Amino acid sequence: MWCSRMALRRLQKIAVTPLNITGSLTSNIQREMSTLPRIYVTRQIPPEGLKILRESGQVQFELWNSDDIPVPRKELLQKVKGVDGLLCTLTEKIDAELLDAAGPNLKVLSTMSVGFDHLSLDELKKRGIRIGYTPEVLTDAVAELTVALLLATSRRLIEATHEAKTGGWGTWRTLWLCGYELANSTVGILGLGRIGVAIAERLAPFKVKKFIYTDVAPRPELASVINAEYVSFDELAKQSDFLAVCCALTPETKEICNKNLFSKMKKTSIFINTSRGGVVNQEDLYEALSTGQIAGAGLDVTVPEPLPTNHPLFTLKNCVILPHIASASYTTRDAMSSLAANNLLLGLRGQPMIKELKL
Ligand SMILES: O=C(O)C(=O)CO
Repeated sequence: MWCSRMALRRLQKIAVTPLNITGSLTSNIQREMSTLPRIYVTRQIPPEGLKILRESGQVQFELWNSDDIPVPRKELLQKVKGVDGLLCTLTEKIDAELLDAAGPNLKVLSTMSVGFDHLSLDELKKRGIRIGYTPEVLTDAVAELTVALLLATSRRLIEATHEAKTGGWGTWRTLWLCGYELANSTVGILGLGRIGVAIAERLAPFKVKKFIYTDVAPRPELASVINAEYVSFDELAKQSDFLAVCCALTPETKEICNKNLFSKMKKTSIFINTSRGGVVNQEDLYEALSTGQIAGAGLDVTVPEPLPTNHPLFTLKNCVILPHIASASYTTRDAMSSLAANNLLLGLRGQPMIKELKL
């Protein structure tokens, strides 16, 4: 027993460096290894999650050992062959081609994200593959970043620091770098869920006058937490001084923020998106921002990601663009990593996951 635990520990250490997996193992260890479910981790996820996998003694895993470069598709298609479980991030497209490459052993997929637009849900359902994801643990970080982005956009912070650094700062001027304030404003939320509520809770102390929201149907329980009024899509556009997009990207919400929405918004309104770039028609947004149809936009998400540095949106002073960092706090990324690892292990044991996407 002692021997086999030692062997297992050695195995778990070796298994994280893919090239070494079998090279230096004794035949005993190899036999033991072959009985453990095989999983592939598509990214060097934060250490908490890897520790959970390593110390579980439940799986042998291979890892794409980089955080800077996503695993190339060709490599991914090779590596998933025959795995029982897959832990991925939002940069990997999990579609029919990949699931076919993985084959019938694949029973559990765990994504280290709350969004699941990178997953072909129909294909996963068809194959009976269970899905874990990471909602809730990132709500605070995303809400906090959304507020930061909203203020940076509406109070023109990026323009202001640029002016200060590059000699544009002359005498104090009465209307220079004026923006829009939250006090007495109407804040609209497109897609009210946990994150929308958390954003509103953080904005309320800024003396917001009214919260409004729209969704496929009223969500009275959530709305009552922030005293938000349900309105139509058009009313949301017309009334919002600040419009925060919080809906998931689905076929129904794809490019829902387009010229129809922007043309109804106030010239003084600020548009904020921390959900997915795909919910916005970026050509229409460029048009709205460059013609003064709306006052500004703050985007944490774009299509594609990364957004090419020569993209027209980067030429606009009234557009603040962040590189998809809403959940990027150490605490949250560790929590997402742990949750993704635990979801995977529970799924492989045939137990309910902590956060499972029910199809
Ligand atoms: O979890 C997600 O879906 C993200 O976008 C990362 O914050």
